[in-house]
Amino acid sequence: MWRRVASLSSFISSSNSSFLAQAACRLNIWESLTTGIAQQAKGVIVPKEKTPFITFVLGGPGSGKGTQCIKIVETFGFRHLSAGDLLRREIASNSADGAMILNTIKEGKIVPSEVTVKLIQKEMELSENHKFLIDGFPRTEENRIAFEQIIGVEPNVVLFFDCPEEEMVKRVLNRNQGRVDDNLETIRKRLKVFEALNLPVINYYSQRGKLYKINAIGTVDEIFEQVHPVFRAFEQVVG
Ligand SMILES: Nc1ncnc2c1ncn2[C@@H]1O[C@H](COP(=O)(O)OP(=O)(O)O)[C@@H](O)[C@H]1O
Ligand SMILES: Nc1ccn([C@@H]2O[C@H](COP(=O)(O)OP(=O)(O)O)[C@@H](O)[C@H]2O)c(=O)n1
Ligand SMILES: [Mg+2]
Repeated sequence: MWRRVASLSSFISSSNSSFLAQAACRLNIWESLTTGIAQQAKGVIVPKEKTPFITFVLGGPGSGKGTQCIKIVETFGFRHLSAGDLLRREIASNSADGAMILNTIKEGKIVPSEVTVKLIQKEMELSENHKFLIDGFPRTEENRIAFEQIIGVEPNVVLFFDCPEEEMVKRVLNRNQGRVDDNLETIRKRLKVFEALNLPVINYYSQRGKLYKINAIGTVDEIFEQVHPVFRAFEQVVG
């Protein structure tokens, strides 16, 4: 189980593979990523207990995060953890926080970080897979800091699906999943929250050289063509 290897911070910071991936990110040299990392990785001794590889998947509501995560899972075998799905599961299970979460989602606001991080943490600990796609998280600086403090690691990669607002609104209104927040009034609020609270997180990771900005306009396959090389470059490092 992943938890056994994941008393996290000490071995993460000393991990060769994580170091390589993060160094590559910092250098931010696309060509060297797509060709060079695989070469470098040949020299890496991958420990039996694998180092977790964490990708945060960010973007406004309806930008296509969940859709692309399905394709990343199919192609690269990640464990997909959607923060929104975990919160909706809490509502459905009538847990103690359920009513609070439902009201927060209806308002398009952000659930207290500790609640969301604990749900993610539980799933990570139960997972046999060491490669995680954490979708729709962190949505605020508070989310980001809580993850670092509770889980004790930083992401290796941050994907940002960059989509114009009018396209996001159109997609959300056509989503048809019966979600309480997929209506025009709540979408407007969520877009404001995205701009005010999530863009600073995106800028933070951009400054740290971890951000991969994807143009979210086009067909699902066209967008995945931009996503694919990001993971391809890390594939041999990650395992
Ligand atoms: N490239 C795309 N073009 C058009 N519609 C899309 C595209 N990607 C996803 N969708 C649709 O848009 C809606 C929102 O996508 P979703 O993946 O749920 O976004 P997010 O998780 O970012 O909110 C869904 O109905 C999905 O089928
Ligand atoms: N990190 C997170 C993620 C979602 N949420 C809540 O869950 C709602 C739905 O999130 P989601 O990721 O499923 O939404 P989409 O971006 O997929 O449309 C958000 O608008 C927030 O109210 C949160 O509070 N904190
Ligand atoms: Mg989603």
